[in-house]
Amino acid sequence: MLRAENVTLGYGRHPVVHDVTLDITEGGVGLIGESGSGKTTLARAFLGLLRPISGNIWYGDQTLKKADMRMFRKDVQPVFQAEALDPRMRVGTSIAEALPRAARPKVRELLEQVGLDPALATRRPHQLSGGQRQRVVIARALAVAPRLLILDEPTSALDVTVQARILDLLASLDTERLLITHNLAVVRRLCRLSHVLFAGRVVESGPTKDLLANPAHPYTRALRDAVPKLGGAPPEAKGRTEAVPAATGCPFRLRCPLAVPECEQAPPLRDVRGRQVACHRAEDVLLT
Ligand SMILES: Nc1ncnc2c1ncn2[C@@H]1O[C@H](COP(=O)(O)OP(=O)(O)OP(=O)(O)O)[C@@H](O)[C@H]1O
Repeated sequence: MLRAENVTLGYGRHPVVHDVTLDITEGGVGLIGESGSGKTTLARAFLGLLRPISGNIWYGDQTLKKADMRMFRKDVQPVFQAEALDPRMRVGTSIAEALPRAARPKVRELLEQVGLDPALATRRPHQLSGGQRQRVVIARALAVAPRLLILDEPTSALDVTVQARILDLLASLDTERLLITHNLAVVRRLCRLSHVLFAGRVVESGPTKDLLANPAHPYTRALRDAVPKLGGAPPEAKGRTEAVPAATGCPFRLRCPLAVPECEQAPPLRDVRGRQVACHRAEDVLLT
């Protein structure tokens, strides 16, 4: 439905996402990476809010530049952070605003669809819990019956039990999703495929379960190992976590515990056992 093809993105003339190609396919697609890796920038391009410096975003068989944007806005909806709800507006009105006039009675139905009591429609956002607010945001996005939701950290402001219920809700919708997060548990639940971004480049892509069970890129492995285990010791710092991305060669090499002189040459994305990896040492990473 949406495809980024050799997309380079930036602000002004400064590129922050480099030559990314990826498809949004069925079963959920995750974009994983640390803060500043370019996830939101890529999501903004998929929403038509940021034009590529080079490359194209394809919507079906048209580039976004040429597409019918009214149709596009009906098909593709963002799920933003709950804090962005207008604090002065009753939540029912917020949802109704997203609906055509004749469809306004659907507000009740939408609230029910996201597991909220329709009586909450008369409340203002501050009179709801964080989880309820996030459900309102999802109801608003669903108002136009989109085919794809683009979700940027949809649960990061919520505590773990509320998070789990929102994930159940998202998993139950038959809408496709592109999900941006640094929470690996969230992509594991909601995305069949994932792409790991480091310094604006895709360093590993593949089925989420394989990628997390057995990473082929040292950065994916570092992300996975950085998840604290309940009741366990704090994660051990591997490599030099403070190092900035290398400007030449593999961008991860200054942090990488497996770096070798060959890493001064940029590794291309290549197929390694069912996934795409940009690492000269992917086979060794899989073995260790
Ligand atoms: N409006 C902007 N103007 C200039 N630079 C920006 C702007 N927005 C983001 N950037 C820069 O682009 C890079 C990628 O940012 P982006 O927000 O896409 O990262 P992210 O992976 O979504 O991070 P986070 O998880 O913290 O939201 C960062 O270096 C950031 O400083």
